[in-house]
Amino acid sequence: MSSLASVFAPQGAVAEDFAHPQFTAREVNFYYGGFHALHDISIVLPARKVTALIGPSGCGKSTFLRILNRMYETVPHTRIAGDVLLGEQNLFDFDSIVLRRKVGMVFQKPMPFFKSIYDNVAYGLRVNHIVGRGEIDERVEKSLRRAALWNEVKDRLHSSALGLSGGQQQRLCIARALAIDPEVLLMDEPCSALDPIATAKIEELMVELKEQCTIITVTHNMLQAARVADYTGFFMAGRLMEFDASRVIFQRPARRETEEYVTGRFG
Ligand SMILES: Nc1ncnc2c1ncn2[C@@H]1O[C@H](COP(=O)(O)OP(=O)(O)OP(=O)(O)O)[C@@H](O)[C@H]1O
Repeated sequence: MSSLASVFAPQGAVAEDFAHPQFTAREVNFYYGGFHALHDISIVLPARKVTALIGPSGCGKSTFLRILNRMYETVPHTRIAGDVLLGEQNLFDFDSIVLRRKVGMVFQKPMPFFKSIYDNVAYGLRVNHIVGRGEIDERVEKSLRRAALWNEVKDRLHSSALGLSGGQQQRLCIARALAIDPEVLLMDEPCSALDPIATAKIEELMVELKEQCTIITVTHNMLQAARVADYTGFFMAGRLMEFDASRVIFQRPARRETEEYVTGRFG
């Protein structure tokens, strides 16, 4: 375990999960103009696991998620202080395009491009010149299979993505993100616009994807976090109150506030 990881790894951690962390944040503070949105966040996020970020509305979960691929840079008048490492490298040393290739993102509302199913997935490969023309077909198929969508769309790859159901569109957005082989997939409430069947498919997918990719997801759904996440961080009022193995957070959290939140007594 790295020295930082040994300081911040939670009590219920499996030591090897923190041997080569995906992200290490230390004393991160974040501001929207004069508003201090995140206070002294220190956390080590394990690689190739699912980590859920939970907490009441407005507590800073999405803000923290957007730090991890520096998406906040697209919002004017924001400021960050503190250290964040991606692997062993300073997050702020990356070129933002290179960083967002490594750290992909899926949003709450499925947002396919106004293009065919095929072109949605091929988009990132083409703009980043990642593979030659001949390989695009192969990568599109592989990504759609990884996103558990191939069988449903293989006969209509050149139809509009907007003709897919909400759940299929979300899996298409996941396939689009996976096409460029990210190390990490950030998911911001990826199921909140979906019905229970589509939600179950995305949950299954998260568990499968962690074999190859670190998943960090924001969710309001406690059952979902308990079902899919290996680790869970509980945020409240811009602070990380507790971070631990999900079984600890949901069965015997250290803090009263965490217990009250996960048992539905507030939030
Ligand atoms: N672009 C912005 N400009 C100013 N303040 C913002 C901006 N985005 C978020 N905030 C504020 O920062 C705080 C944290 O917001 P954030 O969206 O990170 O919370 P959240 O926990 O993800 O909430 P929710 O669960 O409702 O999505 C909130 O008080 C919010 O109003």
